[in-house]
Amino acid sequence: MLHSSTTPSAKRAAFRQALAGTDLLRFPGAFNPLSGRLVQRHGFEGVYVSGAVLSADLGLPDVGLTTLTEVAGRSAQIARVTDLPVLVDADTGFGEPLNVARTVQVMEDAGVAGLHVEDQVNPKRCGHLEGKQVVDETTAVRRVRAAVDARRDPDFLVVARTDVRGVEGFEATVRRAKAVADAGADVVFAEAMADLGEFEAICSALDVPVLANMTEFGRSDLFTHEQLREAGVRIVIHPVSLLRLAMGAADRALGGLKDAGTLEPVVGQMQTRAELYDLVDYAGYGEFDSSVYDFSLEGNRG
Ligand SMILES: C[C@](O)(C(=O)O)[C@H](CC(=O)O)C(=O)O
Ligand SMILES: [Mg+2]
Repeated sequence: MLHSSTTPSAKRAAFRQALAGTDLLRFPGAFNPLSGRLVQRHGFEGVYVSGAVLSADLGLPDVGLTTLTEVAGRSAQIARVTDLPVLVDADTGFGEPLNVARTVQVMEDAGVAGLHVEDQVNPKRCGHLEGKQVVDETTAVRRVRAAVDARRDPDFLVVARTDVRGVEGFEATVRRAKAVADAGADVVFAEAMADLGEFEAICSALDVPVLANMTEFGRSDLFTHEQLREAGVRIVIHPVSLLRLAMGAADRALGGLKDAGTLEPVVGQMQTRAELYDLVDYAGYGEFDSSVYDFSLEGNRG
């Protein structure tokens, strides 16, 4: 109640331990703290905080407009209400390597378990769109080194994302991935792979775990968890999916409300009051309050 009962360092240690195993860790993206609780309720291994969602939530395109303070603030709100590790999209790290270092420490303070920093040129683009550009290897490596050297909790996970696939092709992606892994990245996020074969090839070419992005309407087909597991992928994110689902439902419902003047036909699709109260542990708050507000306690007697 009130917050997660698991400390940030315990979440990070658990994430590390899970990553040392062999199973696929599934991280759906939460578009707010409440949906983060839903992710936990359904038994996933972690919660992802997407830059695309965060900017969309503010009514902005995902082109590097959000600030470190905004991203860290939202991530902290989400991390606070879940016992799961939270992995955050830190875009290009919010500046030069020194800024990347500060980003890592601010994210540690926000209570998240790890972040990914990418090798795009600022202003960044969605990794599945045309027109993005990547920095050279030296710059990409510096970003990763800065992130790795800045962390105070050795369990804080540094994921290096490479966007090279959509710009220079697969062979160059493997070279970049090896370079950032050598620079100390714990995980490589291989963005916009063309097919399952490429996931398989990059997983076997690297000594570090690989993260796959199953974003809808993107470059990669939506492979199942089983397919990704077999390809050797160790973390999968579904970054924007819950927001797309919620916004799709909201959009259709508003259209219906405008036409019919009532939401009665879609009440069955809504989260009920009871389900919501259960998810926010309404009852637990009541019990807590009555336990501290107890006049029968010795010290409270006049
Ligand atoms: C993973 C991603 O970086 C995100 O911000 O969620 C995006 C997702 C998307 O735009 O669909 C990405 O660049 O892939
Ligand atoms: Mg992003």
